[in-house]
Amino acid sequence: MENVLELQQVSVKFGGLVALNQVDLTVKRGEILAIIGPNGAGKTTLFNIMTGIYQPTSGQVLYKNQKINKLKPYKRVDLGIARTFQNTRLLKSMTVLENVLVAHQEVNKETVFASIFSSKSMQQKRQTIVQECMDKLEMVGLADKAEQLAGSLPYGEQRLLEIARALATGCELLLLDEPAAGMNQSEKRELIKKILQLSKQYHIEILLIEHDIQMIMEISDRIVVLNYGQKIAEGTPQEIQNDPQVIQAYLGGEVD
Ligand SMILES: Nc1ncnc2c1ncn2[C@@H]1O[C@H](COP(=O)(O)OP(=O)(O)OP(=O)(O)O)[C@@H](O)[C@H]1O
Repeated sequence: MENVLELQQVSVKFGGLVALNQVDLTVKRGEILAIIGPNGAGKTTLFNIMTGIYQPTSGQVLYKNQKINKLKPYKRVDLGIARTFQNTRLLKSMTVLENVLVAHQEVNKETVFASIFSSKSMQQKRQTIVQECMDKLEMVGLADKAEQLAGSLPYGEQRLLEIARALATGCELLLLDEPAAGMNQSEKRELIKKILQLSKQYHIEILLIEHDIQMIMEISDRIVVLNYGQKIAEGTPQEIQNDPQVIQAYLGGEVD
């Protein structure tokens, strides 16, 4: 299977602390890959390396076989890598649709957001952009809430809106940082459905950090386990579930 994103021997040091130690990792075409590991294992650092917030101390980051080590975060967004964060970053007093509009790849390229919407010659473009944003809302199941204020949505839907905003950047690889954090069981069910749909129906590669082991086992094609900055296991949910080292160190009795 084709590699979409590849980390080769990536190490990250913060002073004397080794946050990532020679990590090899690939995200393959069409898969949902989960990163798990205890607090401080290096999961967020891994996302920050992929999105360009940090640069590796050593090693390579490749996207579609192109070295992207030195690319700024916004350039990586242009290439098709987008992320959501652990905490929602919505504009809560704007509507659901407006939240997606400001994240849209074309709108973002305009220096003055408002200019798109005031110029008559841009009406056609505006319509296309609005339609594309509505499509993203449709993908996460929020199209019928487009005119509501983002802040009025229940928490689970706010997180889905974050995903729609990431999709509006035109991403092909979506990094989800603890997407289920703070969700109740029915919100989690809905999230699982949407993530599977994004992957299988819309063909978006998904990489996620998540502490909810049950959810990870249910949706992941593969799982990578980190501990103290090192990759200690990698495989299908079945393989990870049966890996004695992982069971003992990370999953404990949580997975039957
Ligand atoms: N900017 C930074 N400066 C110094 N140390 C950092 C920085 N970012 C992360 N670290 C350290 O690197 C290690 C890995 O942190 P990271 O946030 O990547 O772990 P994590 O697996 O995402 O943890 P959590 O599950 O708690 O979010 C930790 O020891 C952390 O304190």
